[in-house]
Amino acid sequence: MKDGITLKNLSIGYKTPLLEGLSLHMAEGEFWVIVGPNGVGKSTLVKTILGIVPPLSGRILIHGKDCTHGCEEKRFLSYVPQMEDYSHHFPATALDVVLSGFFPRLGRFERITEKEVERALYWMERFGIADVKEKPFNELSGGQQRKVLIARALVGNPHYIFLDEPTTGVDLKSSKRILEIIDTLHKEKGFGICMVTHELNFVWDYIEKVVLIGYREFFVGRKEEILNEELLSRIYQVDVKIAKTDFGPVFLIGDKHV
Ligand SMILES: Nc1ncnc2c1ncn2[C@@H]1O[C@H](COP(=O)(O)OP(=O)(O)OP(=O)(O)O)[C@@H](O)[C@H]1O
Repeated sequence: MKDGITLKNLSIGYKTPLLEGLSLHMAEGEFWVIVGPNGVGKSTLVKTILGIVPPLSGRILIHGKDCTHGCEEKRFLSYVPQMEDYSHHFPATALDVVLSGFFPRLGRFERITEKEVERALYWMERFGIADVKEKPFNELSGGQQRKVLIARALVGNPHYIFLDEPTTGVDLKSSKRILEIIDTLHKEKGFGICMVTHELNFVWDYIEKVVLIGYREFFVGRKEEILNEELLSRIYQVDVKIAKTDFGPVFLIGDKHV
């Protein structure tokens, strides 16, 4: 097993910092979530690790290699962006979009092979979207589009997959299905997952580690240590209660501001 992703004293933001001094280690095969209120820098953190946004300072190591300013190892990372970051006017079919997941690994004059098409179709089958493979991406429902983008992120056999709010706007059953598939694949293939989400009630069963981000502060650790009433109330500035139920803990938001 390789050496995971390490952030050392990382500062992120755009000219002015959103977060400073973040250090953590994502071992390969772990399931992480990044949670916190709107606008604190969750997506920016993911984009910084992926090399889309440059860090303000600090270091990013992937498999032990310094990737702060880009490196070959980045090809092992794949990304499912927020839907708003994705062009809805994309003229390609669902299958074309999934196949585009191979592009980062293709050499300059290499083309997609039959084997890769088979592989893309395999993933589409697993997500239950093979029947819409010839449909234009922008004519698919929101839930189908998300499944296409997740399949696209998986075809290149990543070691880590970063997902930015993959279940936002998706109905309850489809959200559960998406998370179940991601979790099954995570266990089968052993790749690491890092997901930005607001949906703690949904993800609790699957996740192991958490980055909880507030305005210029953060907490990192195992879910049981971080997702407690005190820290959540402090970060969200509202009274958070955790009810124990047969389905596991349920996170409730009160109307009292702390
Ligand atoms: N390209 C950019 N240039 C400058 N500022 C940006 C850029 N992208 C995001 N920001 C700002 O950085 C801050 C953090 O944005 P980010 O999208 O990381 O937050 P977030 O925690 O993911 O929020 P949400 O939960 O609403 O998705 C926001 O104030 C946002 O306006």
